[in-house]
Amino acid sequence: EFALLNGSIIERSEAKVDVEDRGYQFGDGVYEVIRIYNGKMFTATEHLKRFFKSAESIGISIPFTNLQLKEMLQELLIKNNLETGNIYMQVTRGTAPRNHLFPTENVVPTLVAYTIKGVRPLDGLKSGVKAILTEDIRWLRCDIKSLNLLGNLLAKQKASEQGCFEAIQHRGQDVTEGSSSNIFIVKDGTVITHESNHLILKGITRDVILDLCTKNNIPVQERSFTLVEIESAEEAFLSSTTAEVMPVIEIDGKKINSGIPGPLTRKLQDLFKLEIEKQCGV
Ligand SMILES: Cc1ncc(COP(=O)(O)O)c(CN[C@@H]2CONC2=O)c1O
Repeated sequence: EFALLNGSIIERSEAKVDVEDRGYQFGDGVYEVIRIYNGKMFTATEHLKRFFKSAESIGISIPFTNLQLKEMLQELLIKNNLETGNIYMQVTRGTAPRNHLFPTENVVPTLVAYTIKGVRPLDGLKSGVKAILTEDIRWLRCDIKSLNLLGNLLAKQKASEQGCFEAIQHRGQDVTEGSSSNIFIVKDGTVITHESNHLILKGITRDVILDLCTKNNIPVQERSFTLVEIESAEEAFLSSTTAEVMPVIEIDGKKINSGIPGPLTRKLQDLFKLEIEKQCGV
């Protein structure tokens, strides 16, 4: 097993960072999770573009070009012979004596990437998953895919302790997104999801789904929706790189569509699978 550390592909067991790395001490960095199907990166371009955008948002300049990074990830995939799973990639502001202030002398950002084997979540995709509702206690730059995931972790842990897959977060009456997913509902045959702003991550999977809706004449609205709307939704589903189009069949113990994934969710699952086949040939 190999890992990418600062431009070199080395033994995974040798890939270490210093105790004063700012990612380790402050969560001062950004990350991406890229899905691999049939040994190929799915939506690699979109993930890499967002990775550079997130880094730029917090003033980290990644010491590689987009193309160099893509080629290094490609090499890592081949060396690890990964068929199905994920690449995890992150960049931090680097290692420097602990200080809230950015390092002054030329401290090089720390870039890490490694691969994780993982099959598609077929059971969840078929039967759907349960979710809880929880107040969104995160900061107000959720559009930056930062390493500051404590709010996300606490929400996900709370869901898990209640036997649920995801925590659907809300600010007051307005639903925002899952702890590691975007959330969609279907109402009067229209697919609705929170508009892309500072309160949610602009998910790559979310974007693929919106594009599929448009291309297939499925009515779609990007707007915030309320707790009342999600509880009375005809259908609900999550989206993320790892969860794909994941039906939600129960929220806070209340069944959605009598606990059966709805027809529009099924249609979008089929369309999403075709997109995977188109890009990764499987
Ligand atoms: C807070 C949050 N919202 C939405 C998403 C969905 O975005 P993508 O469609 O681009 O994946 C993620 C994905 N988080 C990554 C994806 O898988 N695991 C993660 O931590 C996320 O962490």
